[in-house]
Amino acid sequence: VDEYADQCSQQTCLSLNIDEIDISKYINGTDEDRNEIALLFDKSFHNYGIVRLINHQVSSTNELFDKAKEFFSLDLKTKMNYFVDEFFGYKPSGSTSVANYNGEKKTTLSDSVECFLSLLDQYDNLPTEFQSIVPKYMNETKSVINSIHQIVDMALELDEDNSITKNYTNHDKPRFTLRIAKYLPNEQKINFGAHKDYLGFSLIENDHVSGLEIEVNNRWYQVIPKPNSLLLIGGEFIERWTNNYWISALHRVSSVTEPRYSAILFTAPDLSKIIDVLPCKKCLENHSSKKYEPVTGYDHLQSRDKAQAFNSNDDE
Ligand SMILES: O=C(O)CCC(=O)C(=O)O
Ligand SMILES: [Fe+2]
Repeated sequence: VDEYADQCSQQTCLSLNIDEIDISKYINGTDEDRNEIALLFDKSFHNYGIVRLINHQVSSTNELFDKAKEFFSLDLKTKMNYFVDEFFGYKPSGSTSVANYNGEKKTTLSDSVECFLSLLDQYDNLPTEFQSIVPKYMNETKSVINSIHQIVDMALELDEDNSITKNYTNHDKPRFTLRIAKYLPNEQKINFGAHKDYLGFSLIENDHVSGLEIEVNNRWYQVIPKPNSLLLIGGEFIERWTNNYWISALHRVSSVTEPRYSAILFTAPDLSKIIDVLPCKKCLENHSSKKYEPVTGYDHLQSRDKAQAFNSNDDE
């Protein structure tokens, strides 16, 4: 059972004050503006592992959610035609137990959420509802991630050869996955179990329906939705790249009282690439030793996907 389940219910929960990163100011601002933004980004990821992006120029969100509502309202049999594999397509509610992501069986409950996973530039088998909007939304959010990677390179003082930007571009196929989800009201306290994301940065569109909670210093906080903003959190690659100098925040979705839609872009370099500590001074200063063994993105993702599959741990 999730040991924190009672700590934060929607009414009594503290809300986290999240630092805001102005993307348009980063792109159009002076060197001084950019420095200031990189410093704030560094501080926020060192202390909390989350920032809010404003003035970000992703304009197709409402259209995406309209289409998501259309798609998820189809009958289950039709949606199951899009059930493909763990990386692409429709996933019915109950097929994961994400709180078990790291193999430490934290819960026996399945997640009460259905979702559709799309991969960047692989649009041939999309449902009609998603055919025009998913490529558009993925291109818009990918360009926000490109700006984020530039901020990261500045914040961690990485030289060009070792930059995050280069990690994503010097291999042919960076891995961008869009998860469009619908959370369903139910009797459980938690709709989507506590977990860290597995890869690089995740860009979360916060719907007007609240539910997202994040753990900071062993306490759960509610994340209040704010119109026209996006949330950015770091997956486990961020801890590995920075040797825990930056935080990959534990987060979950608590029970919802009305259907909640969300869209999350997960990002990673080519999955054959080795994920290892970056030569970043700040990341190695306080810890003389490396905290993680190098791993390929593929092996890491495989182990997470296997552990989170509902009931997969029961067979062992
Ligand atoms: O729906 C949300 O707000 C967060 C979802 C999430 O944590 C995930 O898809 O990994
Ligand atoms: Fe997540």
